[in-house]
Amino acid sequence: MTDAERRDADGRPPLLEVEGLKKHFDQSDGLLDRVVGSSSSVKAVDGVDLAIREGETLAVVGESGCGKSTLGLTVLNLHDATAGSVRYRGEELAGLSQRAMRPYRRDLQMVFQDPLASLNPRQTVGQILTAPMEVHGIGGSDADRTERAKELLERVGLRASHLDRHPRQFSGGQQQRVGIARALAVEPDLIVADEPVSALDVSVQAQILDLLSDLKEEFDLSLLFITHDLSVVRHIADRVAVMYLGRIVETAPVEALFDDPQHPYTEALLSSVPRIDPEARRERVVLRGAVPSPLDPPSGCRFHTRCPAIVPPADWPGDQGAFRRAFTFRTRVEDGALDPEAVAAQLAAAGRPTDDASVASAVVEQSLPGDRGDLPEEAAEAVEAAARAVVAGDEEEATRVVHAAFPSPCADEAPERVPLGPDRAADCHRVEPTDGADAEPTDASGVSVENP
Ligand SMILES: Nc1ncnc2c1ncn2[C@@H]1O[C@H](COP(=O)(O)OP(=O)(O)OP(=O)(O)O)[C@@H](O)[C@H]1O
Repeated sequence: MTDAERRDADGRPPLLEVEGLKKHFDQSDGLLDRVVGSSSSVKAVDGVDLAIREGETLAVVGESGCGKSTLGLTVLNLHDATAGSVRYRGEELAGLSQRAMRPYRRDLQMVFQDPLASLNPRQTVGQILTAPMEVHGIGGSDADRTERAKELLERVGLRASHLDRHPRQFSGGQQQRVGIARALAVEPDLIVADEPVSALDVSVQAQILDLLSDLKEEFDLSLLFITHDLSVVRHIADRVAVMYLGRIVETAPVEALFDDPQHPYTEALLSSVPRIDPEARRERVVLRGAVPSPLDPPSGCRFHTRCPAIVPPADWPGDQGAFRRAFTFRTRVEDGALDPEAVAAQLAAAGRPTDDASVASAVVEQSLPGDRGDLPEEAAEAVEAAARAVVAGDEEEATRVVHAAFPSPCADEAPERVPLGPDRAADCHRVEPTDGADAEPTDASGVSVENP
């Protein structure tokens, strides 16, 4: 795609454009890694594409630990990117030194989850608001800046007389209002708000979200709104990017995402959002297992180890749930998570037989979710064969058996980004391009290039 194609109807590039962004944290403990020739790194952000238009709010949503904060900090060049590009008004920011970033700091501000931790407790609110103005040459005199600080306080719902107070003298919601006023003090174009309401009481959350929405309109701001909580997104976002283990798996306009989620991970997140309308209630999708480690993310689609909709082979004779259970067993075998010695010890302690066949059958009982009888016969036999191999100490054979019996494209190939119409895309083997989606192509970041 050419640069010209990315531009909106007025010929402007997106305000912010992120491509192939990676942030890996090196965890190598030196000597050991050199000896075994490995290097370990936490792949917190691992190839993210996204774009934010002028005046737009893009919410990035995902479970704790999926890399949202790291993404926000890397976009603002507060972490050095490991790879990829961050363009602000077409200018490359990734790789700039802190000195070279200075001219952009005024335009790109951040609001943090914990307002108190991000406000200097020794400064008065007046100092907190006027210091960044002074750094960026805003206001002709101290008196101008103080006047502006008073106006800002009133604009965020506090009083001008609060100027002499210290952060600790405010409630949590009021502290967040100060944090927002500080971000606004330098007249930014874009605010990255990282979980700005999750530390607040629910009633206060709504007030702060309303305030952010109003300010966005009034100051023509763009917002990158980071949250683990989809229920707050509907009130504030224009578009949503759903993040899982360092990658964006679905992007969509907010209503489309809530009405018709395409990625199984989005469906699972949405199913836990409370809905008032009983007709519209979704079946609760319970995601089993913890989020895998970003030190060693799963192959293929990163969500496949937990995905309820993991794609079975074409000749799979059972139902979807049975394949999910069989595949979980496969993952446990491949991860070396079956422990026949511990199982034998449990059997012995219970006074039960500990011959190999008994241990293998107890291993199956403990490691296969659901009942053996719920699986098609051939699959159940493969599970038993793998358990016997594990008990015989032949993990390689066990892995070969489960791999052959329970193959899935989701484990083998990373899904391509599938365009689904204006501003919509999902990365999932199950998702088919919708009719006409090709006529409304999205770029890698999920932004329609023809219908901005
Ligand atoms: N400075 C760091 N050094 C090493 N690992 C880090 C660092 N910062 C984050 N990580 C790791 O990167 C991964 C992503 O963390 P991040 O805080 O970005 O996720 P998150 O989605 O914002 O989660 P949360 O909402 O809990 O903060 C985690 O595994 C985390 O432990």
